[in-house]
Amino acid sequence: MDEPVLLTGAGGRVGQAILRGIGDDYDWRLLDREPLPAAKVPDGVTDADRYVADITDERAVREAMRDVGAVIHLAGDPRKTAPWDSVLRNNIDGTQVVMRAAAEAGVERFAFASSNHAVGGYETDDRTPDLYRPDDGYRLDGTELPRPGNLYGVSKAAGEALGRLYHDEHGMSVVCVRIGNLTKDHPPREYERGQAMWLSHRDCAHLFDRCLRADYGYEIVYGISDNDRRYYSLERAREALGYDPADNSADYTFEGEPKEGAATGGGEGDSDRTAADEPPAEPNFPSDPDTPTDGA
Ligand SMILES: NC(=O)C1=CN([C@@H]2O[C@H](COP(=O)(O)OP(=O)(O)OC[C@H]3O[C@@H](n4cnc5c(N)ncnc54)[C@H](O)[C@@H]3O)[C@@H](O)[C@H]2O)C=CC1
Ligand SMILES: O=C1O[C@H](COP(=O)(O)O)[C@@H](O)[C@H](O)[C@H]1O
Repeated sequence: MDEPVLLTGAGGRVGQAILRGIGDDYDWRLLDREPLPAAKVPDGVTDADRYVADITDERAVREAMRDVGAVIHLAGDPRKTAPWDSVLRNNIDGTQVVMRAAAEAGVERFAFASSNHAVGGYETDDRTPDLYRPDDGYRLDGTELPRPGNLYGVSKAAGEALGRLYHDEHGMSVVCVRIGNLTKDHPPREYERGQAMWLSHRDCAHLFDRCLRADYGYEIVYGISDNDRRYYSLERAREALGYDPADNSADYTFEGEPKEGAATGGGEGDSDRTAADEPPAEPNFPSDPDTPTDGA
């Protein structure tokens, strides 16, 4: 990709996992409503390529989109308990602004950070907790209808539908990545659901790298590592994107320690920039009381 890649929400957990893994491989344009400290910015990204802006600001987004070849759109409210006014503004309105600007600017590839919560409603009482265990064969593969379990999930389903619209109307390649649970160094500790949908940092960076390089039309894929425990299929991510995950939560104990002899190492990317997997020191949204703080 010769043109710049616009990364929205660059200062957050997912954005930093991507930049730590593939920060040296692209000509980045970084957008976040919070200023990014130098430690969060790859070498070579100039001030001119850093935008402090809200994604609902159409003018700023259009300006950041100039000459961009691809977009990774992460900015939004990530809380599963987020109230409607926040997801409406940050996740639905904001995503529409970013996608429309991308389509109108002729951007070729657009990767949208969707979520496991777009389909959380499939985790019914009769399926759980068996669903989270390695011997259970139930799989969601991205062809199922959205089935959100909360308003945050509704906002992600809306983003997926917006992606469909801008693909169909403008021919923009759109991939919606239903991200599982990103944690650094080890899977979520003592959390079956989290271990079933673990996404390691290096798999996260590799997956979004594939989103920037592969040829696709409109796709919904699951963004998880190659976990033995899983109820999301990796087939579409493998086939459509060439995703080839390296990590597996089964290589760690339930408490999150690497098992002896297992080839673990999914925590870090290539760069030695300061780790920043935790939510920002001064969170942009009030913390989510239901979200385990461990390792997130
Ligand atoms: N971390 C995870 O395990 C998962 C994350 N996701 C999605 O991935 C995306 C990124 O999530 P995280 O990095 O975990 O969240 P985060 O809260 O760590 O990062 C989000 C970033 O977006 C920025 N931002 C938020 N609203 C904005 C707005 N209106 N305009 C401009 N910037 C804004 C924030 O300042 C922050 O730097 C979100 O869309 C989230 O829903 C989906 C599933 C799992
Ligand atoms: O979409 C998201 O999902 C992950 C995993 O969900 P959880 O309900 O198992 O915590 C969550 O950690 C992340 O904050 C959220 O954006």
